[in-house]
Amino acid sequence: MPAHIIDGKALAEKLRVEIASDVSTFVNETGVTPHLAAVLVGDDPASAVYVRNKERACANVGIGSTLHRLASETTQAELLELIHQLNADDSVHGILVQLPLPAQIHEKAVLDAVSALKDVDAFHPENVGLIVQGRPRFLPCTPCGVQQMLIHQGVQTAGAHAVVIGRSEIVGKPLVNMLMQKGEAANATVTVCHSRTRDLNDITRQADILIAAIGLPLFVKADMVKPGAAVIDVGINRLDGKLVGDVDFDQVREVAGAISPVPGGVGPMTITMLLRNTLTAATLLRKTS
Ligand SMILES: NC(=O)C1=CN([C@@H]2O[C@H](COP(=O)(O)OP(=O)(O)OC[C@H]3O[C@@H](n4cnc5c(N)ncnc54)[C@H](OP(=O)(O)O)[C@@H]3O)[C@@H](O)[C@H]2O)C=CC1
Ligand SMILES: Nc1nc(=O)c2c([nH]1)NC[C@@H]1CN(c3ccc(C(=O)N[C@@H](CCC(=O)O)C(=O)O)cc3)C=[N+]21
Ligand SMILES: [Mg+2]
Repeated sequence: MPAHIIDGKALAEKLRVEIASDVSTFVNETGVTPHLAAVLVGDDPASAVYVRNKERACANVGIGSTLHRLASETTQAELLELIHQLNADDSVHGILVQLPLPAQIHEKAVLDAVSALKDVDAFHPENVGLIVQGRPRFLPCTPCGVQQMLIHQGVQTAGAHAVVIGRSEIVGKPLVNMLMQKGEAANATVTVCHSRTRDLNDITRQADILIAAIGLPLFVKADMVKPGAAVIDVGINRLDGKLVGDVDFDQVREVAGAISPVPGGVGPMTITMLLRNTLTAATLLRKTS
C-alpha cells in the first residue's frame, strides 16, 4: 500500500487562520502591526522561492513585511550597517537574513549582529542556548514545522528512532535537539547523519522517522527506508527546472508509511512558523520597551 501523503500545505493554511486571528487581536489591542524585515543578498534559488512565498503569506495574515534585496557583491560592513539600522527601527519586529550568504560574508558575524529579540530564525547563540535547554524563545521555523507535521499525522515520536540526515545550523542541528527534548513531538531516540557518516543506508533503514535535510535532489532511495516509516523531506532543490526534494518521492512512497511531498510539504510549514515567530517578536518587543 503506498504511503499516506502528509499535506504540509493544507496544515499550513489551517494554522495560518489561527495566526491571522491572533495578529488581528494584537493589532486591536496595541495599534501596532507586526512587521518582518527580510534581507536577501545575491540570488540563491531556494531563497528566491522562500522570499516570494513569504511576502504573500505575511500580507494574508495581516503582518507587514519589507524585503531588502542586496547585490551579491555586498560587503560584510554594508550588510552589518543594514542589520544595525533594522535592530534600531522600532517598527521592525522580526529580522530574517536569508542563507546562504555570499562567500565574502562571514555568516556567523552577521547572524550574531541580529538582535536576539528580533531573531525569528532563532540563530542567535542566546536563542540556540534556550532551545538546547528546552525553554525556547523562538521556535526554529523549519524544525518546528516538521514537528507540527508529525503531530498532525499522528506519528508517535516518543521512544521512536528518528534519524536526521543533515547537521546544518538552520535545519539538522536544531531539529535533532528538539526531537530529543522532553515534551510533545519529542522524546525520540535521535541519530544524526552527515557527509562523513559511514554506512548511511544501514542507519537510515533503522529509522521509524526519517528526516532528510541534505540539499541533494532525490538522494533518499527506497532501499534506504524501513517499510512503514514516516519520511519528512526538507530539501528544496531545482532539477530540470522543477522543484524537488531530497527524497525520491516516486519510489519511497511505495515503501514508507507516510511521506511529505515537495512542493507542498515542509516549505509552507516553515513560512507558517515564521509568521508565528514574527507575532511573538512583536509581543516580546512591547513587553521589553
Ligand atoms: N523546506 C524548507 O523550509 C527549507 C528547506 N531547506 C532545504 O533543505 C536542504 C538542506 O538545507 P541546509 O540544511 O541548509 O543545507 P546544508 O548544505 O547547510 O547542510 C546539508 C547537510 O547535509 C549533509 N550531507 C551532504 N551530503 C551528504 C551525503 N552525501 N550524505 C549524508 N549527509 C550529507 C551535510 O554534511 P556535512 O555537515 O558533513 O557537510 C550537511 O550537514 C536544502 O535543499 C535547502 O534548500 C533549507 C531550509 C528550509
Ligand atoms: N535564514 C533563512 N531561513 C530560512 O528558513 C531559509 C533560508 N534562510 N534560506 C532558504 C531556505 C529555504 N526555505 C524555504 C522555505 C519555504 C519554501 C516554500 O515555500 N516552498 C514551497 C514552494 C512552492 C512553490 O513556490 O513552488 C513548497 O515547498 O511547497 C521554500 C524554501 C527557507 N529557507
Ligand atoms: Mg558564506
